[in-house]
Amino acid sequence: GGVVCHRGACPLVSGSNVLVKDCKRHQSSIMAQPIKYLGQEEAQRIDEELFSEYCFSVDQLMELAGLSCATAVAKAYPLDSLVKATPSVLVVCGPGNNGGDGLVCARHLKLFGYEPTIVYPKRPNKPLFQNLTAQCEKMEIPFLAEMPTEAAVIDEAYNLVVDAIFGFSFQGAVREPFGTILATLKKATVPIASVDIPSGWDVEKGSSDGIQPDLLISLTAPKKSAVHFRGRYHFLGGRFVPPALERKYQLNLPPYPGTECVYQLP
Ligand SMILES: NC(=O)C1=CN([C@@H]2O[C@H](COP(=O)(O)OP(=O)(O)OC[C@H]3O[C@@H](n4cnc5c(N)ncnc54)[C@H](O)[C@@H]3O)[C@@H](O)[C@H]2O)[C@H](O)CC1
Ligand SMILES: [K+]
Repeated sequence: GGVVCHRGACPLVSGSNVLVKDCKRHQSSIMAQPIKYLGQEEAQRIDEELFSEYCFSVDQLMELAGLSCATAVAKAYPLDSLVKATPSVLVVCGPGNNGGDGLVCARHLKLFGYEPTIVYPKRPNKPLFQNLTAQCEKMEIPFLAEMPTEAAVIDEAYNLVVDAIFGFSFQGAVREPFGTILATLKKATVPIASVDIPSGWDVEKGSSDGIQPDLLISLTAPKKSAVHFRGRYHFLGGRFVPPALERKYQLNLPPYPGTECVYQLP
């Protein structure tokens, strides 16, 4: 007799939910280990290896990461579900690659029909970020001169906020102007969608008095702090991991459905 397959109909037995003994796909999915939650150093090592060993450029991975972020936002907050008169989204970008993901995300959100506005207070003097900024300007995405300090102004003007301030290289106490920005975001009541890590959270331990995002999109694999995420939507994105890298770090990534660039974690 066969083993009952919990992952849907077995492709080897049409119309049946019985697992055929040598159905490799189903056996491996039943025996799958839980997805790996990465520490800070491990996340940085994997990132470095993608660039050195696996020959990717930052632009490439950032484009895929940012596209995943915009896709996750569009799935959780579809245009027809927004309550404001315009599909406005505030995208707050930090000084590193997490901020770069935010710029790419804003550009794709605009292509998806949203009306993003960007806050980008600390802009690195590097062609990558200058080009991403110019692309957003040419996409007619406005940049605010500074972050509104009143949470009520944000609640009034925007349907949601994309938090692309800090990612896996964040360390220590938050320095200005980001301390003030995070304090304002903590008071705002519109949903926050955090890119990779809720900004201000310790990458591994999280933060009990930090921002509490409604959506988290973990890139490549979740970081350890994601176990403390209490929001409604947790997505995995950054569908670019080569199989040997996944095996080496035992990431145990779930199967992305079809051609999707995000996977919604339970
Ligand atoms: N492999 C992947 O999954 C990819 C992820 N991407 C994204 O890149 C970030 C990590 O980027 P990185 O440039 O290494 O660092 P951060 O953006 O996290 O921030 C560094 C930036 O922030 C400053 N900083 C650090 N600590 C503080 C602090 N306490 N106060 C103020 N400022 C601070 C620091 O000086 C730097 O300027 C990852 O999370 C993903 O979002 C890639 O896009 C693609 C590959
Ligand atoms: K973030």
